[in-house]
Amino acid sequence: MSLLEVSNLTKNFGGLAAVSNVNIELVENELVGLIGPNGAGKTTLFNLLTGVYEPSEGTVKLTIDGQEAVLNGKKPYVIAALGLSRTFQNIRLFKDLTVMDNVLIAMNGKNKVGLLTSMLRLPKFYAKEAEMRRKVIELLAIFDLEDKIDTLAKNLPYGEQRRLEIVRALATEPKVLFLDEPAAGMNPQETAELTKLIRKIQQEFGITILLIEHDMSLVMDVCERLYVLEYGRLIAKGTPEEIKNDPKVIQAYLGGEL
Ligand SMILES: Nc1ncnc2c1ncn2[C@@H]1O[C@H](COP(=O)(O)OP(=O)(O)OP(=O)(O)O)[C@@H](O)[C@H]1O
Repeated sequence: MSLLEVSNLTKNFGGLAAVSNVNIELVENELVGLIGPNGAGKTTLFNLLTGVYEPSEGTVKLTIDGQEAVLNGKKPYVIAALGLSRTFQNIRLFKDLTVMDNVLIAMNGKNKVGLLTSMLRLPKFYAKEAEMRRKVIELLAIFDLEDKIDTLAKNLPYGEQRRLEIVRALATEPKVLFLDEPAAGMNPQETAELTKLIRKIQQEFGITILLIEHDMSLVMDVCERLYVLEYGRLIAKGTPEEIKNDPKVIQAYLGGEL
């Protein structure tokens, strides 16, 4: 049963088709990679799926518990509330807020109490806040960040900032998580830890993950299957083994590291 169905998706920037006629299908609880050379359209595709851009053509359909929602034209916060969450290529934390507050803010939309309860600080407000804090600590523990609750985001080492970004994305309890180059700028040890973590997220949270990544060893290691973009078009899809041996992919990466 498909969870996310992308049909004939196209995005034109003036004369440039950054994404052209792309078809992708994601089912529940799978870990899928999206690869392609620089400028292939990967981030543009994420931006289309998460409402940052409106498609020029095509549709994006999300089906959760038999309920269908067409995502075209919906605002990013609506799409997030429907169950799609993402991280960005460049870290986008609130640098002057603590680790705890960064995650609480992300969680806020999911855990609203009534306005009156909130304004009057009724007991329900404190109970809700305590419950949210407990959830945040549980999440942070999975990512080995529970000792950093009161640390300002800007004072975390780079690898931990990247992990905190993933915690924030998970705090909205998504059904589908898009990770945009989560290993960018990481050293080999941090990348190895991240690889384990991505697998753990998929298993523990039972969610579907779509991963953009330039680190081929990470992609080939964790992904069950892959889509390959070149000049905005899908040129291949298949298991890591099939992709590694696909002549079109090898040609696209000629001189690259595949
Ligand atoms: N807002 C925009 N306006 C005009 N052109 C854009 C815009 N965003 C992306 N592009 C162009 O669309 C193409 C695809 O870019 P995109 O960033 O999606 O590629 P990518 O596969 O994510 O690349 P990278 O791996 O380098 O991050 C590029 O030619 C890029 O210059």
